[in-house]
Amino acid sequence: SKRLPPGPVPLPLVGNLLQMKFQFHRDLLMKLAKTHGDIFTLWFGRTPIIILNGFHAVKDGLTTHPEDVSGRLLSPFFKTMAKGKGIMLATGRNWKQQRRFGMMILRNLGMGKKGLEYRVQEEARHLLECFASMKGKPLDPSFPLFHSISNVICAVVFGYRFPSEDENFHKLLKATENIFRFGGSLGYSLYEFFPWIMDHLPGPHKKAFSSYEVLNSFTRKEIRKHLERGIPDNPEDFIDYYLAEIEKAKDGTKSAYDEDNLAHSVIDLFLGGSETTSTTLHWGLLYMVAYPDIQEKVQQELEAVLGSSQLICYEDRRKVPYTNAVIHEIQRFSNIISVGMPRICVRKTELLGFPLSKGTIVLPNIASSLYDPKQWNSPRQFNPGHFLDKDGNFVNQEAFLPFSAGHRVCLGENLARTELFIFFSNLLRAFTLRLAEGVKQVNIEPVFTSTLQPHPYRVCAIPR
Ligand code: HEM
Repeated sequence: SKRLPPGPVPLPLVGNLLQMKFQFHRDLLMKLAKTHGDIFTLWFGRTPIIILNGFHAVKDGLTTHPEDVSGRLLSPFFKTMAKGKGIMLATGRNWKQQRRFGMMILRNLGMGKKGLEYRVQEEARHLLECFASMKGKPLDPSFPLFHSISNVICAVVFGYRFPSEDENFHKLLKATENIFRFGGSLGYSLYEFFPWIMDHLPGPHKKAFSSYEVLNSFTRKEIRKHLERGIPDNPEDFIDYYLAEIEKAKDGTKSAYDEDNLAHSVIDLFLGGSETTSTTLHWGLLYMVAYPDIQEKVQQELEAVLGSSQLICYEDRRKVPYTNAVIHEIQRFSNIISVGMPRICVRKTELLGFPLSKGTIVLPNIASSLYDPKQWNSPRQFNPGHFLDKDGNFVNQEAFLPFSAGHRVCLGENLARTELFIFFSNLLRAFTLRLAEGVKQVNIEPVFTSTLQPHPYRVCAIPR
């Protein structure tokens, strides 16, 4: 342990858990970095966790030897859920194969008329109808957003979208919400620390596991239905493509593709692709209410460049630099992932000058890159200027890492960016968002769950 990066002094048995209040909070990690440096060690009981803080440490730590830090921590909670199968919670050869194959399928599904962009445009149209049906009366946008974004991923993986009143769909969304809520809670840390005790006790961990089971059994039923109807010559969704690959391997050759990996990959895409993007949009609408002058500038740009009826495509972002900058700033400022997902060193390696042994846990504090005072002029303010040059052109920023970096960078980044642009531009072009009558203040502080959520709020979407 003397060769590990420095850090606060751990207590016997519990390590730094009491100082951390059993949680890895982005601001506390940033504070500790001021004393201990941008790479430091915290002890989770007797297990060291290497924290990367600030843009340079996060970027270099994840990309200098990207293969070495590409493992996923198979903690007791993750192990019970996915058993190392699928994409998000797999490591080593299985992860590589599932990830590569998953990306190939998404690329194939992106092509052609019924491609991903078309699905997103379709869902944006349904969302506009839902907002319009409120006729300017106050609405809580969280469910319609969650519904629409989840439907994009349902169309991708299952091949169809759900009507808003569908009972199964509600069950899937509730289950997803339960898993995300549990992820950021004290109950989650207790489970990771004392799994053998918690397994015998009732509590929120049981609800999280049964929620995962809801997703699992629904997915298995969908796989059965696909098998019963047969695999079409031109696969139409993720399950079709995957089953075709399983079928190919029936000639006796050993294959990396089986039904367990398929089911967990589908759940990963559903979990990874629903709550994240919809929460970002949920923040986006709140910021537009909080900063009406920014909202107005976006609307003026959209109207001047895209008109009032043109179908909005992802490519259009290049023509509307201010809107594009606002969407990037929504992602930066809302910082929904907060502290990223832990990685594991799959072999002996060196991280920013420190030797680390195989199995060491590395935690990149993504928030610290998005809020790094050395990278952003006003990191704790909502300022689209962070992504604009003096002539109003859009500029990319290196420290903008909401999707993380390295070999395990978010697999759905392209889809998420497409969704954010198409949904946000459509909504702002069609409606002006205002606070409900009598509401004077907007709370932009986050609620800490697995992702950072806005406090519940209601807006009036006034047709333009
Ligand atoms: C605004 C939206 C999103 C954000 C901010 C986001 C962010 C992230 C982050 C930070 C990771 C962890 C990367 C790491 O280990 O360092 C991740 C992983 C992942 N995301 Fe996303 N994501 C978003 C949307 C999506 C979408 C739409 C999908 C599905 C199509 C998706 C699927 C995944 C998957 C499968 C992984 C696991 C990758 C792996 O372990 O190899 N995400 N995402």
